[in-house]
Amino acid sequence: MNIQHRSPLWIYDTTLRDGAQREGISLSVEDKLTIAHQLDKLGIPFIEGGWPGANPKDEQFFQKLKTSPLRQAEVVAFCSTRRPGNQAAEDPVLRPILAAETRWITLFGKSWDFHVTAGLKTTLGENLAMIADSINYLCQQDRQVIYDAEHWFDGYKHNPAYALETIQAAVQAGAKWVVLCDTNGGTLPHEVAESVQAVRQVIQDCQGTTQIGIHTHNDSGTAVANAIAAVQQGAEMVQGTINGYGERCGNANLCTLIPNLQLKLGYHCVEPEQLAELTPSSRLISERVNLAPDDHAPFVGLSAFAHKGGIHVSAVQRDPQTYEHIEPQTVGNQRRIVISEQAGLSNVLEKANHCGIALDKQNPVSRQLLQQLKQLEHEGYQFEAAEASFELLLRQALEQRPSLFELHGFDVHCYCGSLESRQQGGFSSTALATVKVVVGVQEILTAAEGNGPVSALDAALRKALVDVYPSIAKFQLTDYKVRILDGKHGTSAKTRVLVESTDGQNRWTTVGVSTNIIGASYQAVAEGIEYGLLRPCFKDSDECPIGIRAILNDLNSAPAKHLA
Ligand SMILES: CC(=O)SCCNC(=O)CCNC(=O)[C@H](O)C(C)(C)COP(=O)(O)OP(=O)(O)OC[C@H]1O[C@@H](n2cnc3c(N)ncnc32)[C@H](O)[C@@H]1OP(=O)(O)O
Ligand SMILES: CC(=O)C(=O)O
Repeated sequence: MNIQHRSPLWIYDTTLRDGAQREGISLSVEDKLTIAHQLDKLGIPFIEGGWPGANPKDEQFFQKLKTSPLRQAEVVAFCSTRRPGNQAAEDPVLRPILAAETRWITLFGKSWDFHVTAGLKTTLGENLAMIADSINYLCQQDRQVIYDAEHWFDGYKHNPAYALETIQAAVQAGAKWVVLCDTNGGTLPHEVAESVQAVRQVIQDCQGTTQIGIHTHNDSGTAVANAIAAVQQGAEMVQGTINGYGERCGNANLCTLIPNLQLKLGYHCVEPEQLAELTPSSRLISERVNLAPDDHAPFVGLSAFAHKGGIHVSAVQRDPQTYEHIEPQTVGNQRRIVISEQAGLSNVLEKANHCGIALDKQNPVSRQLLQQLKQLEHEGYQFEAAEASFELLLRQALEQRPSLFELHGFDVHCYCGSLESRQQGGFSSTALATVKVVVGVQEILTAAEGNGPVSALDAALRKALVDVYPSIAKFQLTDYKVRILDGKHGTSAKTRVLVESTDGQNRWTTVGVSTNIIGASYQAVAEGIEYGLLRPCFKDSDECPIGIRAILNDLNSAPAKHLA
């Protein structure tokens, strides 16, 4: 891409303040410190840490940060202008913010006359004095002030003259930045331009050096577009949050904004190697705030560079630019090929390659496998989330799936705790599973309990096999999802079960489908164990039977033998 390089843009992150205003987020001081350090690593120059005085956590955060300072970022404390009728020096809101001892402070004040009279219940003149006094006072205390003009766009729409007077008050009082906030998130991109120009004129008229920033909310789904519109009008600071967290529908998403500004519009936001930290940062922070990541998020989502349609995969293999707007690695993400009924041969070959199996287009097995995949998906299987089951299918098609164990039968009983515990209101649902498996010539019969039929089945199967294959002791079932396919048929409907397993380091998912939920579960659980055993380290371990090792070595060294 041929980009004209422009001046630097200052990114201002408010995940720890506005992001924490999202319903469902509650951060500990430790969480806040971890997130701040990750943002610092990402190269964000301004990190808003919270509102000292609003709650003990935010106060502690600023104190603790002094003992583990950030490498490059300025940490910013946030609060409102003084209260109506107060002296700034004695105002209870401004005192704790000075105690945080940051060089930079962001103050928010009212731009909209309606908010002054209806919200603050004061006069328009007193609001101007609140802005001016508060900024003046903080400047006298040697602080650099960023002024967030709350409800800027609504204020400018309803009473432009007054809205501009509030900006003039901030500029004349010494604010380094005025940040135009679309607090209610109702503004559209075309409305942004005019008022940014009007603010620039006010700053010029005051002969000020104040710079302009933008802070947008996503209530109209246009937070990122509005921020870009402001930047194109000359705004030099962009406020937003990681993953777009924030009050109501969230703030402008920095994970979308930063790459757009840097890769498409040529602004310098962070160093290229820091940009590659974007996807890991997005995921680490979603883990910290305890919210599932959005797989479909632009740039950083798991699916942002996932190719499912066969036509897409075929072209991407020839040149990724055919279906990708940027290289995934630039933002620390990666390309993925998805296996499903939408696949063509290209998907199957790529997946085989990913599993270390050199399958090629001329091999008739390739097309047979594709047809089998489509037929199984038609019957209810879903392989895009169960890549381990697809790999087993692939090995089977190539006659490279050694028989590690055979199931000769299973039985599951559920019982609902003792009468006594039921009478006391308890419901300790328990299940007992019995399995009979054969390994080589050895027949093994075991039983195990679990707190449900699937965990009992999993426990019984693992108990039966663990003496023969000790590495099973490390395996665990970590997730279990059930979906009833075709609910119209009631109890005869098919059930699809997805099981996620782990060996403590790796995770893999397998699928089972049956009209019987236990049968579907058994299939997914057994494939989970089988796949775990077939991982590369198994063939070099003592527990791998010699005959099976030969097959597995064969698989890894000379796949072509089976392909002709
Ligand atoms: C646009 C934004 O997102 S701004 C940030 C919003 N974030 C938060 O509100 C989270 C942190 N807030 C809090 O913990 C609490 O609201 C506090 C500690 C700030 C204040 O708590 P309280 O003193 O109990 O007041 P309460 O929350 O009920 O009301 C807000 C007060 O702030 C005043 N206020 C609102 N905006 C401003 C402003 N720009 N300048 C001065 N005062 C303001 C209101 O008039 C009201 O004061 P009043 O009760 O004396 O009339
Ligand atoms: C300051 C701020 O968070 C807002 O106006 O949205």
